[in-house]
Amino acid sequence: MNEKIEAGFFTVFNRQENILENYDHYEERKLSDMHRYFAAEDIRQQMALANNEVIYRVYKKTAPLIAGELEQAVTVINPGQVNGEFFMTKGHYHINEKCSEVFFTLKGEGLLLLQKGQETKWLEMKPDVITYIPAGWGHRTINTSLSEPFVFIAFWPANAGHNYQKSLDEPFGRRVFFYNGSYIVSKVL
Ligand SMILES: O=P(O)(O)OC[C@H]1O[C@H](O)[C@H](O)[C@@H](O)[C@@H]1O
Ligand SMILES: [Fe+2]
Repeated sequence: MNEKIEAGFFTVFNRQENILENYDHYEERKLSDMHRYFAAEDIRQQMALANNEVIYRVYKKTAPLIAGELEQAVTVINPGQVNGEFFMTKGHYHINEKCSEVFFTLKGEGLLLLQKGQETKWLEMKPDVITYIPAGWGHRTINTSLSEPFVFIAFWPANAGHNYQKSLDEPFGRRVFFYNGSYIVSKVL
């Protein structure tokens, strides 16, 4: 698929089912797929062996992976915690560091964590809030609700590429835990 898209099209967010209708690529991440991502790696492992819950699902509408095209995906992060640390995405950097990304929050509440070098920033996300991820920044989303799924749609350049290794080698400087009925963004020492 190296030809640009020639025909206009539309997708639909189905808010009953929390899916992107017309998606053509699906990914899910269970506890067993999240090796080394949570602070309590031992507890994650136990939970993966016990019930191996789905942490998040991604419904993507793909595009040819060339400059000028855009991809989009609805991400649904389930509520839950690993030893008090809220369920979250793996997080990634773009292989093409010139590529930025936009998230539009559809349902629930969460945080967008941004990382560049030693610098960590975060933004609250809730319905109708649109967050912008500047080029060059690693990004991870976290569901801070105790009971509701956190759902957002992302749009990014099709030539961005996902670099997961970098988010393991240069991990996010903050982690988000349940604290006092809400959340706390705690520094990773
Ligand atoms: O790729 P992850 O860090 O696991 O995050 C899950 C997904 O979140 C958003 O929808 C991103 O834009 C997708 O590109 C990403 O795949
Ligand atoms: Fe991205």
